[in-house]
Amino acid sequence: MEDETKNNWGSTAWAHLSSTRQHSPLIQCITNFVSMDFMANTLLAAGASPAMLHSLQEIPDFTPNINALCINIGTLTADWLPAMKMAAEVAVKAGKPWVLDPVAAGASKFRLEACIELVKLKPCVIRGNGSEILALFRASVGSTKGVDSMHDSTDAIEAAKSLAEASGCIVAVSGAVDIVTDGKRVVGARNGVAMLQKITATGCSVTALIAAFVAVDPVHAFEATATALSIFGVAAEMAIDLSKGPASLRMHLIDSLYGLDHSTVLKRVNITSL
Ligand SMILES: Nc1ncnc2c1ncn2[C@@H]1O[C@H](COP(=O)(O)OP(=O)(O)OP(=O)(O)O)[C@@H](O)[C@H]1O
Ligand SMILES: Cc1ncsc1CCO
Ligand SMILES: [Mg+2]
Repeated sequence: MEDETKNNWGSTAWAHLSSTRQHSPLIQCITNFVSMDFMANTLLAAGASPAMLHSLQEIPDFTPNINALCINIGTLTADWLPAMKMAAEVAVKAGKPWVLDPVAAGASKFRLEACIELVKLKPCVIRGNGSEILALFRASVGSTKGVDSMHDSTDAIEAAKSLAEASGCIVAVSGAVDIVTDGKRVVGARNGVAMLQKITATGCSVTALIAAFVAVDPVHAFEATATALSIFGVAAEMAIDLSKGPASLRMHLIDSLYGLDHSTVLKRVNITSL
């Protein structure tokens, strides 16, 4: 049974990656300045088409034509928030899924309130680290070291389930085990390497990959979220043996994601029910 489940997830992950390569979904990213380059390159390596457009003036023309939207509040300022909200609203109206990355949600009242307002605009998926998901669930400031987590992902399982129930979103918590829940089902993806935490914006980039996988399989957002996290982790596992440290891991991660093949995906994807 264990093996069968693993194989099914491997096939599903391969289907999502293949479909992304085949259809090259257009992913609009309104993201922080730190992550823009790595996020765009992650999407390209997976076969998607990134567009880092964030101007309020062009959202009405552009956003209805995307396949999915990724909103990340990493370097949030007051003047960016209206564009984020408008893009989310336009995407929902056009029937396009959008994904929220609540970076450092507990770092300030301003950030937390922005996240809470964005969650009301019906993201399909929320992906954060343990501290971010706990801050959102508790709606309270504190318990975070800036953009880095002070918690294991497993500390936030109950918070993630409650947040998913309350918001109607899929909630993912990244960490050594990536947790994905719709409020009822919970799975853990055990791919990845610890050194991913030493490269900035790996979390941001995997959130964008979730947007790409949800774009190609919108009716299975739960599965697409789990497979995106797993595939990113598998690429890191392939890359680590070629790397001398974070900088070369970053480079090899992009190459590995680009070159991932069927047998490696089937062999390595490690997603199980929790
Ligand atoms: N201990 C670990 N072992 C294996 N993989 C890990 C570990 N910690 C994090 N990861 C992986 O690293 C990636 C980033 O997750 P992380 O939780 O560090 O996100 P984040 O804090 O939002 O990052 P950032 O804000 O820098 O973008 C994910 O793919 C996750 O699975
Ligand atoms: C380091 C950093 N600061 C704001 S956003 C960001 C990227 C990782 O979240
Ligand atoms: Mg983050």
